[in-house]
Amino acid sequence: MIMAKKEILPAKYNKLLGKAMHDYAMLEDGDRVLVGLSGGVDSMVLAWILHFWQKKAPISYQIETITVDNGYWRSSKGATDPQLSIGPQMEKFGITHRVVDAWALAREEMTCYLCARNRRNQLFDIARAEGFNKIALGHHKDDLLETFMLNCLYSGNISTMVPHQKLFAGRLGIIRPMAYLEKEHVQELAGLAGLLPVKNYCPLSDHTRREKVRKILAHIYEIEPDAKKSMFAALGNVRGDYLL
Ligand SMILES: Nc1ncnc2c1ncn2[C@@H]1O[C@H](COP(=O)(O)OP(=O)(O)OP(=O)(O)O)[C@@H](O)[C@H]1O
Repeated sequence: MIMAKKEILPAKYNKLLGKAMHDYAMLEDGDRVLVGLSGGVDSMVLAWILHFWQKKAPISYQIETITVDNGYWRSSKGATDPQLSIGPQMEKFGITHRVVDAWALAREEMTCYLCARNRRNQLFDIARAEGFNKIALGHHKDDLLETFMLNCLYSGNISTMVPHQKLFAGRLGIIRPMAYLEKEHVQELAGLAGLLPVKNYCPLSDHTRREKVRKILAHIYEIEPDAKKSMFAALGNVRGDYLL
């Protein structure tokens, strides 16, 4: 049996999480939250945070984690079934986890966009069928900034992923509790929680536009260290009168 590490969420991160949850009213008493768990570091940490908060929060909510399995690991030498690589890590905290097979995509539909859309719709379907009113995703501050840059550079619009998106006339909320945490904070938390992220076996995962944008942003932050802070602030400070 894997032993759980002592559960510690450093105050500085707890504060950022609390602020994001509060600013966007992410959780309410009685919520049933389905956590999308890829096995990557971000969603593993998210599951742990939501579990941790269950014990501290003045409200009561339920969480379950789910992995939508595309099966890429099956053709990768030495790869492990997510049931075995992710499942026990959730089990040690007493977090419910299951794996479902991803809806099939035709070969010509194998793009990041369609794969993500398929997964999103599958999660919506499961949430609706099983009475979950929230879906939690592991996006963090750096993801929000990357999406902003992606939309700007490739789609000609100014937008990002919102921390709390209400869908289907408010019956379902997509929440991103780590919206104020940075990637490196998430990685530190993974270490503290003793979580071991699972490799992403998607054949396209390293060649996307997102990867390119990540490099561009890293370069900007290198030459202008305060740029991340300012760019994130800009997302919440839009001067509509000074746009075209
Ligand atoms: N196969 C999956 N099954 C369930 N949820 C998923 C899956 N893939 C992604 N998600 C959810 O969508 C979020 C964003 O997915 P994305 O592919 O952008 O991963 P990421 O930013 O690398 O995060 P992670 O480190 O959690 O994989 C994840 O954090 C997770 O909550």
